[in-house]
Amino acid sequence: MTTQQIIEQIKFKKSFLTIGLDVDLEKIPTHLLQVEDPIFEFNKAIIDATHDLAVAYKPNIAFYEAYGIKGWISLKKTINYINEKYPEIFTIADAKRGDIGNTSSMYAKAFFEDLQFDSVTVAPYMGKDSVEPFLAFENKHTIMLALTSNDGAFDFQTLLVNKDQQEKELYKEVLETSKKWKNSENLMYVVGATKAEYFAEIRKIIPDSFLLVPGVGAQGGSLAEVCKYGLNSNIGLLINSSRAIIYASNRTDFAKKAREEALKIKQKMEVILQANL
Ligand SMILES: O=C(O)c1cc(=O)[nH]c(=O)n1[C@@H]1O[C@H](COP(=O)(O)O)[C@@H](O)[C@H]1O
Repeated sequence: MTTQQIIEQIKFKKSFLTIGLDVDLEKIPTHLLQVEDPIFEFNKAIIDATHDLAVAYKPNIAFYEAYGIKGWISLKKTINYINEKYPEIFTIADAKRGDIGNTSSMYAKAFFEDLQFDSVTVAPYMGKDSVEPFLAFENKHTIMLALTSNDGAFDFQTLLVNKDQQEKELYKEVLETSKKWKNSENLMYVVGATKAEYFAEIRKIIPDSFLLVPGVGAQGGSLAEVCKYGLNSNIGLLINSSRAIIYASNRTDFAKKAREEALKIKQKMEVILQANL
């Protein structure tokens, strides 16, 4: 999927909501545990109930890997379902991969070619040769961790580093350096909604890039605060919420309640878009 197609979908739906499919068998309605593939049935119901309100779905791979082969089958069925029934939707494999070059190439094949995701999250710690294999795929997007939503973000990401006699935070160095990599137009970045006060600085370095922003909902980040400095002329934001939407109810009405939660965020986005476009 091209970036332009993502932008068009955002404008058409008046939404830049990403729904995180972080499926935990201990949290889904118990009546689903009797069906053959509870994870897929849960996802299918959530997707059918929310696809007009969201522009992207983000299965977090950990929640599938945790269930072994069965989990991978549920993941594959979920991505196939989205790609076949709702091909306009942007898909994010939240896998946070990255390794030496030949291994990263295999990760990229797994998520882009086998599973057919539009994008994958990667960690920048191993540097250029660990990320460029992902960037080589045309019309696929590599979403690199920049400033994450968790408290541990302050352990390394905000440390001052000295480069060319200039001090700057490590996450800024990550942003600046990655812009010079081959096919860097295929990069997007993760910035946590809990770090809203950093968005203005981040936009100075990467004014045009799309940002995946997790951390609203269960982690307490503010949509309005993020949008104040994070929006660009192409919107440039994909705001993710997982638990607050998919676990709005653990009864038979779970999909309806998930829709209600997604609608609340989507309506706020609509107002923000009206004021900014
Ligand atoms: O890459 C991510 O998506 C991510 C980065 C980050 O900094 N913080 C973060 O919460 N995430 C993911 O975003 C989702 C957030 O879920 P909720 O807190 O339930 O909305 C989880 O799948 C996290 O793994």
